[in-house]
Amino acid sequence: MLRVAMPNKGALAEASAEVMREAGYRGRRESKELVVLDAEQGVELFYLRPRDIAVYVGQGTLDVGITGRDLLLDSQAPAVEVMQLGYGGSTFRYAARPGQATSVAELDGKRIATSFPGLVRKDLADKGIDASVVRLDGAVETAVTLGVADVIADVVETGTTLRNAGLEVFGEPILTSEAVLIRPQDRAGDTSAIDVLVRRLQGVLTARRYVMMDYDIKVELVERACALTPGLESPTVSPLHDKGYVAVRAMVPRSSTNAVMDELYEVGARAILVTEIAACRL
Ligand SMILES: Nc1ncnc2c1ncn2[C@@H]1O[C@H](COP(=O)(O)OP(=O)(O)OP(=O)(O)O)[C@@H](O)[C@H]1O
Ligand SMILES: O=P(O)(O)OC[C@H]1O[C@H](OP(=O)(O)OP(=O)(O)O)[C@H](O)[C@@H]1O
Ligand SMILES: [Mg+2]
Repeated sequence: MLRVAMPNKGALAEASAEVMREAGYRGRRESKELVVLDAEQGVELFYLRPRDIAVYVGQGTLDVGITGRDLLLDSQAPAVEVMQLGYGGSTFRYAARPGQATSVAELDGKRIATSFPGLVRKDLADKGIDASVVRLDGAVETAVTLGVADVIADVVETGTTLRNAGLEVFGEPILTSEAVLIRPQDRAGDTSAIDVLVRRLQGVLTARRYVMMDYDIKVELVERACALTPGLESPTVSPLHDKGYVAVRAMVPRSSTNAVMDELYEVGARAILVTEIAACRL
């Protein structure tokens, strides 16, 4: 039985439940459920605080887990990333009142409020800066207003919270984060169950990232058209009843769907159809 740690609440919870559901696993029916057994798929899902997930996985109590890269690094638990999951994106940054600090080098002697003391202490040590870290549970932006800190280090997604607190980022991002699948650093034994989970999750991400494109084109133009739709390995080219034409089928990145259709049309392709990929295994 593969034991999986899932975020029980917070910014990553819903998207993580969805990616696992799309990968064919059972989820919880209501948010108070702590453990869900999916015996058919051979997994047991444990719903835990995202901040604690790296601790459980690092100890090897659970086989894999979904958490944020920032939370994984902050925990300093002996766990490592297996794959990036493409959602829950954020940066981790220093911020202060405008004009109060323009570079990280100016942080010597300052008080820095954060919910990620592990990350911040490491960054300061790496840069040889001697500052004091004030650990808070959340809403750290307000610490500057209330005079508890001079600077904050926090998760920034849209920047709205910072703006509302009258703060501005400075310096380079400490980290770029997203949701990741993690496993214990020193993993021994059979990994086949993790490999299946990873392949399923990769299938979900690919199905989200790509669409299927079909079109008809004159035989003499097929090479030019295929250059626009190379697919993952190679496009499928099938004969049509009219010998002068072929049908082409290839996966195309979702983000370039319309641009590729425009270019194909210019080259001479017609009956260009786009369909969703419900699931795939590469
Ligand atoms: N807008 C966002 N706000 C907070 N965390 C975000 C955001 N976008 C992505 N994340 C990521 O979500 C994780 C934070 O998870 P967490 O459960 O702490 O969420 P939360 O919304 O801060 O919940 P809570 O504050 O109730 O504990 C981090 O990995 C962080 O990078
Ligand atoms: O850049 P934004 O889109 O505004 O998002 C970032 C904010 O969201 C998070 O706070 P959260 O809502 O989790 O509250 P918390 O500070 O209590 O954790 C994070 O700590 C920032 O404050
Ligand atoms: Mg939070």
